[in-house]
Amino acid sequence: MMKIGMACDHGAYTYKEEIKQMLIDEGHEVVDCGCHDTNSVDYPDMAKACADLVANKEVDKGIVMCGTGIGISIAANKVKGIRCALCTDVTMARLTREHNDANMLSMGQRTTGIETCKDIVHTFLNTPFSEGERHKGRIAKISAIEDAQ
Ligand SMILES: O=C(CO)[C@H](O)[C@H](O)[C@H](O)COP(=O)(O)O
Repeated sequence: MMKIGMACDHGAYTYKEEIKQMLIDEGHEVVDCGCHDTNSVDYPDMAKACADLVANKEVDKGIVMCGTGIGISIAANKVKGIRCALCTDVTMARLTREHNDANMLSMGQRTTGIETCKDIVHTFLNTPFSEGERHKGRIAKISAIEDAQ
C-alpha cells in the first residue's frame, strides 16, 4: 500500500473525490491537498501543495488533476525533483513509470473518462521503473537541467 498525495482545481474536483475514495477503498493512505469543493481556485496553488509533499518524500506518489491536466502538470513540474506526467491512456502511464520514473501523475476531468482515469491510476501505481541504464542517464540529465537553473 502507498501514501499518495492528491490535488485538483475546481475543474477536476469530482474526479479527485471519486479517485480518492477508490484509493482509500483499496487500502492506500491519501493526503488530500484540496480543493474541497467546486469553487474556483488556481491550479498552481494546488499543484505546489502536492508537489512539495512528493519532493519532500512525505508521500510515495502524487496525483493531480485539472480540467485538462495540462496547467496543473506544468506547475507541478516547476518544483525541483518532480517528474509529473500528463497521461490520457494506460500506455502513457506504463511508459512514464518505466522510462521516466515519473513521481507524479496528472489527468484531466474535461478530457478523459473516469474509467480510463481509474485504469491510468492503477497502471501508474503498479508499474515499476525499468531501471534501464539509458533511462537513468536521461533522468540524470533532467536533474542537471534543474541544477543549472
Ligand atoms: O489549466 C487548465 C488548462 O490546461 C485546466 O483545464 C484548468 O482547470 C482550467 O484552465 C480552468 O478553467 P476555468 O475556466 O477557470 O474553469
